[in-house]
Amino acid sequence: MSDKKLIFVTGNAMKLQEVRAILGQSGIDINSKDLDIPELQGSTQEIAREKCRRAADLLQGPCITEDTALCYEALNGLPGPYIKYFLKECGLDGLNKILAGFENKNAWALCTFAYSAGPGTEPILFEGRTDGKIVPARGQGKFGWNPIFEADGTGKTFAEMSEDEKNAISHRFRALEKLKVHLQSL
Ligand SMILES: O=c1nc[nH]c2c1ncn2[C@H]1C[C@H](O)[C@@H](COP(=O)(O)OP(=O)(O)OP(=O)(O)O)O1
Ligand SMILES: [Mg+2]
Repeated sequence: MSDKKLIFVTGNAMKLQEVRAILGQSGIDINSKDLDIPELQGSTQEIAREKCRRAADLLQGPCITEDTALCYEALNGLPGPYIKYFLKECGLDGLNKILAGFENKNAWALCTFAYSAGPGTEPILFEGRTDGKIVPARGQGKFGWNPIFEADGTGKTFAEMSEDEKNAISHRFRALEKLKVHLQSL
């Protein structure tokens, strides 16, 4: 595995940057490819599996894909995998206002990596979760919903953290810890 680059199918440059930073010295080298893969509606796991299957079919080879969900406790886990479109249409302010009628501002960030060994194989999922709450935007708004997610026990939003601080506790870091073990066993 070490001399072969694995393809991470994503259109998101920030995801790629964090994945490379977290994998750091592990010897796992990632190349990326931006393919337009339809993302179905359903559970985070169904969406993740189907996206990876389609990416492997298009690439005709092994690959990883990643889906990020932002789940509100008061909404039983929604917007969840649909957060990209909620963020685009409602903005950070709207993502706060959605919770105006609820006292419960708890939320969790969920990262799901899917690994496919190639077309015709069933993707394997690796999930990581970070708990926190939804707050009015604070910090540098360079990446998605970072400014409105305050991670439990830190007093900081992801946007107020350095890259290293976020990458030590993030949903993505926790999912990659599991993916890493799997890749190193191949
Ligand atoms: O750690 C994060 N901190 C803040 N925001 C984040 C994070 N990770 C993803 N995000 C945003 C990007 C997108 O608005 C949505 C996930 O949507 P999602 O479909 O998984 O990402 P995407 O379409 O940008 O990239 P891809 O080509 O890999 O599907 O949440
Ligand atoms: Mg996407």
